[in-house]
Amino acid sequence: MGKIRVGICQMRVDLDKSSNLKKADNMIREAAANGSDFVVLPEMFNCPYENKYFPIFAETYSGETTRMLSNLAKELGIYIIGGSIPEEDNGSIYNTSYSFDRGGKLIGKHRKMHLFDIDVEGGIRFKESDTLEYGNNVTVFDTEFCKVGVAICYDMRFPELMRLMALAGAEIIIVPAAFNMTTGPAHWHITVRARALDNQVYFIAASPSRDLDFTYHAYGHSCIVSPWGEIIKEAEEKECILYGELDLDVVEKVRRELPLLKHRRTDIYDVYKK
Ligand SMILES: O=C(O)CCC(=O)C(=O)O
Repeated sequence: MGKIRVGICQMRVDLDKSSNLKKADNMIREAAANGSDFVVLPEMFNCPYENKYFPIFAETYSGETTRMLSNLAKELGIYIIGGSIPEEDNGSIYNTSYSFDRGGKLIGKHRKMHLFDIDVEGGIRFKESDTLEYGNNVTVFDTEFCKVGVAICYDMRFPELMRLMALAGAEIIIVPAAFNMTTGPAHWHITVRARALDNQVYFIAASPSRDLDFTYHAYGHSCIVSPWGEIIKEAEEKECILYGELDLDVVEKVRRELPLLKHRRTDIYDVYKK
């Protein structure tokens, strides 16, 4: 199995949807021109990460943004893991990630399952559930390389969800995310490394770049972590495309040498299941 080339677009998101789409279009084209098989966008790449904007920027499927992603995937012959956008469905709004194959076909749709409702003293307060609804499905889909799992930002803090994706066969987990300047420095690296290591997968985390003019200051530091738990590529906080190569033989090697998934004591765990 050959290498999989990945391009993560750590883009700056601003207040104007059409300029966000233009920016995404340019960066996707550049990542494709540089040979990426998978191009990955960050969480809420067409909309500022603030509750008040989610209903205003929301689209029903298929809308302007998803049509653009599907068309680009087909035109450029690449997989696009389309970060996330606010999705409107039946009067509810979801934080949703759409993925497209090389023919522009929708192959994955993940609605964020764990909403970011937190209040850290002296740090950050955010309540996504003021505007967003919970998604209820684990998202793993087939590609020509392997199965890929997709979740969104706060979802990555829940080892149960990541484990379900690994058990469903995911060898790569991709998480569009936007940690902040309170939780990013404290928890970003340890979380991405732990989830890669727990599940012996390549773990790809894609953030927007940091913009101190907004109320929400994204941490940046998009990265690719190996199944051994090593960060093999990492961006700083500025806008950029981060490139990396994944080798599925490494997933097989790590799982063979250190068979964590096989050594699980499900006979005992099941006794404690509620
Ligand atoms: O978990 C965190 O610290 C950040 C989560 C977040 O920003 C999000 O889910 O959008």
